[in-house]
Amino acid sequence: MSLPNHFELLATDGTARTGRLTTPHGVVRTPAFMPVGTAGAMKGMHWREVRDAGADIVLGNTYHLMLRPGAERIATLGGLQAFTGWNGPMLTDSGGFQVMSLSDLRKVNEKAVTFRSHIDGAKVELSPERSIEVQRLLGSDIAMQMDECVRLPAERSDIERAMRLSLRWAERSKRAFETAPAGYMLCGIVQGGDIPEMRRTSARELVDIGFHGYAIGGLAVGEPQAVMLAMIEETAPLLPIDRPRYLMGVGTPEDLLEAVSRGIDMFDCVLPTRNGRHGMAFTRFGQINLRNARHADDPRPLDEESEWPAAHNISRAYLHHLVRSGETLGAMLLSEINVAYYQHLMRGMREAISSGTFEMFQQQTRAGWARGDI
Ligand SMILES: CNc1nc2cc3nc[nH]c(=O)c3cc2[nH]1
Repeated sequence: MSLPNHFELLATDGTARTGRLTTPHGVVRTPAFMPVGTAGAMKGMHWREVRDAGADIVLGNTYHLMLRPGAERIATLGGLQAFTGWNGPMLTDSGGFQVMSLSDLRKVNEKAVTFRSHIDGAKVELSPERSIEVQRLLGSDIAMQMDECVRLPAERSDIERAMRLSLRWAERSKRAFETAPAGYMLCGIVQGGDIPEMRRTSARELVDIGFHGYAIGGLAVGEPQAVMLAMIEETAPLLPIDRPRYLMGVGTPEDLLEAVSRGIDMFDCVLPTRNGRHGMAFTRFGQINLRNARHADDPRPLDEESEWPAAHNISRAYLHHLVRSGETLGAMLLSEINVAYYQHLMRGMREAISSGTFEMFQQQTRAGWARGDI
């Protein structure tokens, strides 16, 4: 049974697309990058800065929020937007991926994933039904089906097992989601590892089940970029052209440019904030490591032409000093600079696709990265 479509495709340029996704908490301009607010906060940033940087939507992690402060508590406090103060759209993942990467003593069977909380060791069972219930309690605008993501490289048998389990969990997630109010969305997740025929099977059966949008999962899990891009090329054409496509956990600015050119609309990644906390800046000239001694006496800002204040009115010398001194302000400034760079890159792509100049935009952007920092 097909679900209502809240996505409007505005323009295409080759296989790149730009559109608008309407959610209960606002409109998301695509291609869109979702900064990751793991436990209901954007590490090192105020929501005001996230919004000013241009982000329409942020991601929250079901795994973290259900363990602390708890889904029922957030629901009682009015849901994620009221609880956190971020008043825009939020996407939550199902929790399954974090269970596999963060908890121990975890077990996967047909019914659910069971694990011990990394916070207090409590035993927790996360089924597709409970994952959907948690995401509904959080009030997220876009929920994800419960799936099983296999890290690569992996045995064919393991990839197939996880892909077929994820399809059965897709059915159960959709049934559990049926009571959600109009406007709230559920995405299916394509699995299939690095095996084209598994990707095709997963995509086709997922579309038969029918979702508001489709995520491509099981990537950015250790495979080379070429394999990731090949799997996108295998999968994206099998997804409905008029519904959003979300590549989970991706990625670097280079990944974003390549994936948008292959038809991806939405992304999430911890890199802008995580690398910012480690002294790395994303710029038009590529990544700059502010720990490097070469910045100690450099009075120049990171990028005179950036519209983001901290990128054009703070010296590299000062950023270097803050990073070397372990000052919290260093992590804060680089986090906002990086989130703003990612958002400006997405805006540039949206504008280029709308004006039919995406190919030139790609070339100019790559040339800036290749030029490097001088
Ligand atoms: C950082 N890389 C990455 N983050 C991911 C999150 C995911 N969630 C659910 N399902 C996935 O397949 C999945 C894959 C992912 N890869």
